[in-house]
Amino acid sequence: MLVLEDVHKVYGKGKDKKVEALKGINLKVEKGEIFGVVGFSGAGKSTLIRCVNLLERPTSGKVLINDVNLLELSPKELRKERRKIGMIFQQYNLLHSKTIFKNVAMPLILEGRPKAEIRKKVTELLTFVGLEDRMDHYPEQLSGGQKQRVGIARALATDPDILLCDEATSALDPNTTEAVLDLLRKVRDELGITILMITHEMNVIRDVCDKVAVIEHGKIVEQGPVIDVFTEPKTKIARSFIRTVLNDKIPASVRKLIDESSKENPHGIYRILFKGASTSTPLISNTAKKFDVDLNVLHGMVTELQGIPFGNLIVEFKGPKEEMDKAIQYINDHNALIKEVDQDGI
Ligand SMILES: Nc1ncnc2c1ncn2[C@@H]1O[C@H](COP(=O)(O)OP(=O)(O)OP(=O)(O)O)[C@@H](O)[C@H]1O
Repeated sequence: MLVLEDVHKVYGKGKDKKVEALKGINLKVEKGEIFGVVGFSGAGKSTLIRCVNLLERPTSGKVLINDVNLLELSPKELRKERRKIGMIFQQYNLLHSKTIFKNVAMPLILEGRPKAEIRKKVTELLTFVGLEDRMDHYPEQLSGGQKQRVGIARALATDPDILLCDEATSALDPNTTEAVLDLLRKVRDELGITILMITHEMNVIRDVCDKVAVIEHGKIVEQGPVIDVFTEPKTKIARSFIRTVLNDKIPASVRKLIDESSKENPHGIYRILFKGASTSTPLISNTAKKFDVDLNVLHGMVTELQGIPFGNLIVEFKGPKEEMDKAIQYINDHNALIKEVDQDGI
């Protein structure tokens, strides 16, 4: 388990030069979980991930790996603990003059392991990432996705407990990204490795993470299971990231319809969110049958998050207030979340 407790990082000195990149980060990543940190450029993502393996030393706070605070270790103890943390990078950081075999073998060569052991381990790792036939090739002979696979194999060479991914798919096209994300899932599922990734791409969070934290100006402003944060974001910034992938923004033509309807029917437009089993129950038609209300679906979509269906509908309710209140309560009682649509369409 990886825990960050009240981690601060200040770069530079003096009033004008000081940059407070992290302002009290608290995170808990459970064993075997993929945890994503998302944020805009300059939010502090790189600093955060570099503070985990002490590539940057936090100014204060604790970095605990299986209850051991890395900040309290001697250099020798730290070297040992660092073997438990692998890292992959956006630009792969491969040695161009060395073969794929040598690149993956490098952490083991540096540790002075016997040659036969290195050959066995590297062969296993390259088979795991699907590149066993490329051992003798050089990085420049590989595609971006293949280079990242080599990066993953190299990061796994020391049998780490934790894998840190620094914008690991940001340089890749969508298909290649998907293949690398599949491989990260395999790393979690087959090797039980805990993964902490930073990204500015919300599709990566949606597709592979179990939990997500949103970072803004050096602070975590929201965190939780991906399904919860995606379906009920609490902050504006989380909502804006989610919009980039869920496409739940109300189209302008529908917005116009809503504006017109709300003139005659104030407090009549609602957003209904369904998740899991409630997506397959005929809640809208049941509500219309049970209560004296007319329901008009203005906009809707159903998507999948972590294998769980998630529906998002904009519905106009018309009818006597008492019946509308009952209908809304009924929907609420049936595992759907219902909220009046406000000026921003939220
Ligand atoms: N070595 C450094 N010296 C001084 N300031 C730094 C240093 N590294 C980062 N910063 C500052 O710390 C803040 C956070 O930067 P960081 O690189 O962690 O953000 P980020 O979210 O990873 O951004 P990006 O996605 O653009 O890489 C920024 O204001 C940045 O300018």
